[in-house]
Amino acid sequence: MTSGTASQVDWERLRAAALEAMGHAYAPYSKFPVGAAALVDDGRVVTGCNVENASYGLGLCAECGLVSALHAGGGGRLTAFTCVDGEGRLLMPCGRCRQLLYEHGGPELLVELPSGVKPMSEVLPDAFGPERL
Ligand SMILES: O=c1ccn([C@H]2C[C@H](O)[C@@H](CO)O2)c(=O)[nH]1
Ligand SMILES: [Zn+2]
Repeated sequence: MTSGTASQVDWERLRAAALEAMGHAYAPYSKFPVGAAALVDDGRVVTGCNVENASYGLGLCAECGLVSALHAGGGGRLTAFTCVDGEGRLLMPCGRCRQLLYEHGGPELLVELPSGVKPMSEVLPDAFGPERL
């Protein structure tokens, strides 16, 4: 399966996976648990949750775990992504995470934001990616 259109994605399933991952977050400092889920081009769903640290600046966003799960599970390209907060509300990935996601999904990765589904080319315009090296 290659990256399709937003309507071909089961966003509800993806949000449910993100919500489940959020339940595993370790966020005792911010008290802001986050869960992320993405569809891989082979049909897998990979997830991640934020993992904070007593050395606050070392906290890992949910997207970091998701990217690690992508590769630990065999790699592939991300085609659709969503993330939710502790109340199940859709969340904008932070700037660093947009860059992390761009590496593994490119400009066509579909990203679900509170404002709707957008391609990564709009979520991170004029991106610096591997094709620029
Ligand atoms: O895209 C994001 C934005 C924030 N967080 C986490 C980082 C921190 O643990 C908490 C509050 O910023 O939310 C994520 O996991 N992903
Ligand atoms: Zn982040």
